[in-house]
Amino acid sequence: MINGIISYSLRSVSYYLTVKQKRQAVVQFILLLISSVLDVFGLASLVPVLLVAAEPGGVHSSRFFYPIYQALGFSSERSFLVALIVVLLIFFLLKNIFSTWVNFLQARFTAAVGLDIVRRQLRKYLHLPFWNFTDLGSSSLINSTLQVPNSYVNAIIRPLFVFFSELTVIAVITIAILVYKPVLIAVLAFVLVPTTLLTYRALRARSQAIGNQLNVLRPAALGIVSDLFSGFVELKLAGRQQRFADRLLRNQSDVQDLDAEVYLHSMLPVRIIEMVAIIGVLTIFLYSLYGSTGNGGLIALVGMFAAAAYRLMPSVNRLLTSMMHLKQHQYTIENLELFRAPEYDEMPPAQQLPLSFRHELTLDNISFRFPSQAPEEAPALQNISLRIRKGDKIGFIGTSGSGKTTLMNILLRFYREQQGQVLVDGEPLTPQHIQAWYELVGYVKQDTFLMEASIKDNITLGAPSEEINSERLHYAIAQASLTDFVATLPDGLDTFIGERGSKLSGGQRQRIGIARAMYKKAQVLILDEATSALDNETEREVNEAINALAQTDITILIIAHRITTLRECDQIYELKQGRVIAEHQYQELVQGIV
Ligand SMILES: Nc1ncnc2c1ncn2[C@@H]1O[C@H](COP(=O)(O)OP(=O)(O)OP(=O)(O)O)[C@@H](O)[C@H]1O
Repeated sequence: MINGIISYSLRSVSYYLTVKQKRQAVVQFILLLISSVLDVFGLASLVPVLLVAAEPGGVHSSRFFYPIYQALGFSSERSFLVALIVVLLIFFLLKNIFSTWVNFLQARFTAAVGLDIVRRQLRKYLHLPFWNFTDLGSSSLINSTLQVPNSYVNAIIRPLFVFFSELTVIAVITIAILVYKPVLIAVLAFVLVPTTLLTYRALRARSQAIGNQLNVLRPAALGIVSDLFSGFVELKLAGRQQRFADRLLRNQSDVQDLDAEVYLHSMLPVRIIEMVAIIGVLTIFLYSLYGSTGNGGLIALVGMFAAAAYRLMPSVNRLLTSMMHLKQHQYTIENLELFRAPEYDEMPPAQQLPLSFRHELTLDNISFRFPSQAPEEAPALQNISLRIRKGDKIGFIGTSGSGKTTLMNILLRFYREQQGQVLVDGEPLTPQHIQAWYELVGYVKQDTFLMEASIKDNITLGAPSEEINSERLHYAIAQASLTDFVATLPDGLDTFIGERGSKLSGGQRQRIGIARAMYKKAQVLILDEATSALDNETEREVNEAINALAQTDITILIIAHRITTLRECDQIYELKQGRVIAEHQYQELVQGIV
């Protein structure tokens, strides 16, 4: 059972450490051990010194100190004792400097490992297949990339060090006592081992359960807080703010209760062990009172038992606490293992190839089904073949759920077709072209991603000012029909747009998305028109930008919910249940011929 969590944690840690870090860990462990042994030695050395100091003529009668006293040529006990105290002081000073250095090394080491794990988690989530990614909420992502690595370092890696160093200290003390007084070991083992095991057994399942509960409650709290504040307007108008606040408070009340229980658990082992040690002392003592053996021997045994137990107790306590930490945070090990299998890794190959788009973008007999779809369900896209010439303006219409966004995600390579292929100028678009392809395409989503930053930052996606090409920036703003709007702003391009663009209208937001695509010189622009909140003004603003772009040789693919958005389109494809069922011209649609 103890073995279970320790070997599970060790296997996990060894997965994350590089060969060099493993070597460092071994060195750290040895240093930690030396530091612990020095601690034990330091405390143990105080007793004989105090004993000789307390008794007049103590040095002369000491079998240990007297030879040293003589060899060093001391003439008075007092000066010998002063020298002894100075030596002790220097020893403690050096020991503590050494221990602090060891702690420093260990802190640096675990911090470096923690950073590596955050890096790995980020890399993992950034290269997750898109449908896996979209299944995860932002609160779960924040938890997995920030909180979990932190807890893993504090509650798995550090306790493992503690566990092994304390285990070794206990072993060293045990061997010392074994050599000195074997019977004492029998008594100690009889008293301490079952207590430790029973305490651990009693708390282990609860510790793990608390950890698991906290792992659910904490990300849930992030989710509620985020809904509560981002939905400020809607929740206030609906009179629902208090309900969300109450949900958060219920969550936090559970978190606080569990945290309190964790705190209590951390205090319990030392109390239990102390109690049992005292019972041990008193039992021997009682036995000596009523037993037949000579009292002197037993009273000495009681003294030694008490001293040994006293020294062992903190180590046993730390051992137990570290095991409970491991149990409580076992969920972090499990969390880090999520999505670790190679099939979740969509990291593009390092060797990237160039790609040019001069003539034609082809979708050749594309079929795609989501992994979550049942085999009897029709694929989300079926046998789609399209040829889009460079500079074409293409519209996509169809009822909700007909597959328009899925098709764009295929084009953007967020999804990979199971059948068919996407070709650019006759060349299949492979993962090796992904970087070049992403330089060519721009995507303006229904809910354009906006940062809480200036307009300039939002268009350049936070490029440092020395890297910003201002000519291109002004071109992008003009192309997105934003010039007049920017001119009205007090700080121009440096105006802050509020969180998620809260100070902008819907049309302005979409046009910032268009400017972003233009700034990066996208040659293919995918526009996903917003279904909701598309008032006439917004539509006019977006259409104005599209009309301006129609004069360029940029290829535009528009998913439209309003026919008027498609005025400039050369072709309009209608999708239904994952198939292209018709091809239209704008005039036909407007005149209601179809
Ligand atoms: N991650 C997913 N896993 C499983 N099925 C999905 C997933 N995303 C979308 N679908 C399904 O695929 C189908 C096509 O969805 P898609 O979003 O492409 O439609 P759409 O035409 O863009 O709709 P809308 O106009 O409402 O945006 C729908 O039936 C949808 O339920």
